[in-house]
Amino acid sequence: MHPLALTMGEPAGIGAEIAAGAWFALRASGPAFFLIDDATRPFGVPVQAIAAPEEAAAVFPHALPVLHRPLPHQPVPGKPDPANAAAVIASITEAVELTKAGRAGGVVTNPIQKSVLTAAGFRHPGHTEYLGEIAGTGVPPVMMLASDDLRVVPVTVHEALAKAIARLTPDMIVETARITARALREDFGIARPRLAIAGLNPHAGEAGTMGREDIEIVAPAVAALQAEGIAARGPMPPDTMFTALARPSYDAAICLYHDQALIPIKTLDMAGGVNVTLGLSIVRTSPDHGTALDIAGTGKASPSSLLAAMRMAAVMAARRGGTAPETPAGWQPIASAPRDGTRILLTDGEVVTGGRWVIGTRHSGAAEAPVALFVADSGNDVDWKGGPDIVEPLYWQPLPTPPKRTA
Ligand SMILES: NC(=O)C1=CN([C@@H]2O[C@H](COP(=O)(O)OP(=O)(O)OC[C@H]3O[C@@H](n4cnc5c(N)ncnc54)[C@H](O)[C@@H]3O)[C@@H](O)[C@H]2O)C=CC1
Ligand SMILES: NCC(=O)COP(=O)(O)O
Repeated sequence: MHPLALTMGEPAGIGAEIAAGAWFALRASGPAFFLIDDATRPFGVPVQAIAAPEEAAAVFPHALPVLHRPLPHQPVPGKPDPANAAAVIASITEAVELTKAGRAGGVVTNPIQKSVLTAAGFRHPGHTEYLGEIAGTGVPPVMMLASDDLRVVPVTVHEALAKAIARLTPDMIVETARITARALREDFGIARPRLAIAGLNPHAGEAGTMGREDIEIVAPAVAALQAEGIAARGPMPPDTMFTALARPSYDAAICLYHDQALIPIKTLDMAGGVNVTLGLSIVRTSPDHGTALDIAGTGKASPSSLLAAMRMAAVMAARRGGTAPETPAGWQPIASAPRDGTRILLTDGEVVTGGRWVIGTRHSGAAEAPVALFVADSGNDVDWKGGPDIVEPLYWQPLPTPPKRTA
């Protein structure tokens, strides 16, 4: 796979620091990436300016490869400068063009200060909408936030809440869910994705006594999805659908507005969450956090979400390119797994440790493929509503032995 292209993001934010941290963590094992930024900035790690993405792979083990794009003004941490806005946008455009041309494996974006770009004339509320325009596939771009035990997809994204609710329709929910189901199959390797569709009102409307939208907008969307053969259920009461008990029963939650989706995932896992755009012709991921102007330049920024974004982009790009990623150290290919007592690494790089996973065989015509089935601790199969959950695991290792008590 070609190295991934990382955009500069807001130059006054934490982008440069987390890029340096991600390079340091990945320099030996990859995935390799190059940053599109001003190579003269202070990064705090060895940097090498490159003239073309093709130079990045050789440089990566020794230095952070930076495709040098000079900024008009040297950034001051915490103080965005509108004069740099055009360079920020250009780095996104260039990363996409390089990926479309097959010169980069995918796009990973550093966070942008949306208000600064808007003030400078950028007419898109965020990356998602811009990427839909320059790398779309004829369907609307869909935002997914994914972490180890939750994936969320907002149907409406960057708009005022009152406006978002006023324009919500069953078709919008159906289209978003359809794109999500397809991406879960093709990019995440989940053969039969289960979608939980959130309700809008308290208690999903309490049979219409707390609002009619759940009956008139959400329920018809769920029925339409089911009629298409998509394993969707809802409207789910939003206050309980993100509990630890509920989360294993679906592969993605389709949420009706931005914060209904992002509050649970950022609360659960701000450090490991990844923002991924579905429905594009290219792979695009991003950390789940923003520019963090309040800590820029202090050395406090954690690169962990960017690391997760890099790893997810690499796995998605490998899957789209028809190549499986290399077997990670300490794991074994799934074909040799015993039938029980294993820890599974799923195709999207997610390690499953909750509950127990057993290896089974999926029969499809004459073909057989190893699959992992989730079994609750009670030993009973989880209620899958339509058959056992099937995911495509790649690697396994024995479950860790609990430490012995010494006293
Ligand atoms: N993909 C993107 O380009 C995104 C851009 N943004 C933009 O970022 C700007 C700031 O947004 P906020 O709502 O303030 O969210 P934020 O994520 O930038 O900051 C929220 C809090 O989390 C902390 N934080 C964020 N990332 C961190 C990290 N890696 N390590 C340690 N602490 C971290 C910050 O210091 C701050 O206290 C806005 O303009 C927003 O639109 C926000 C989310 C995504
Ligand atoms: N809150 C998520 C977010 O703002 C990400 O937006 P985008 O720039 O990835 O479209």
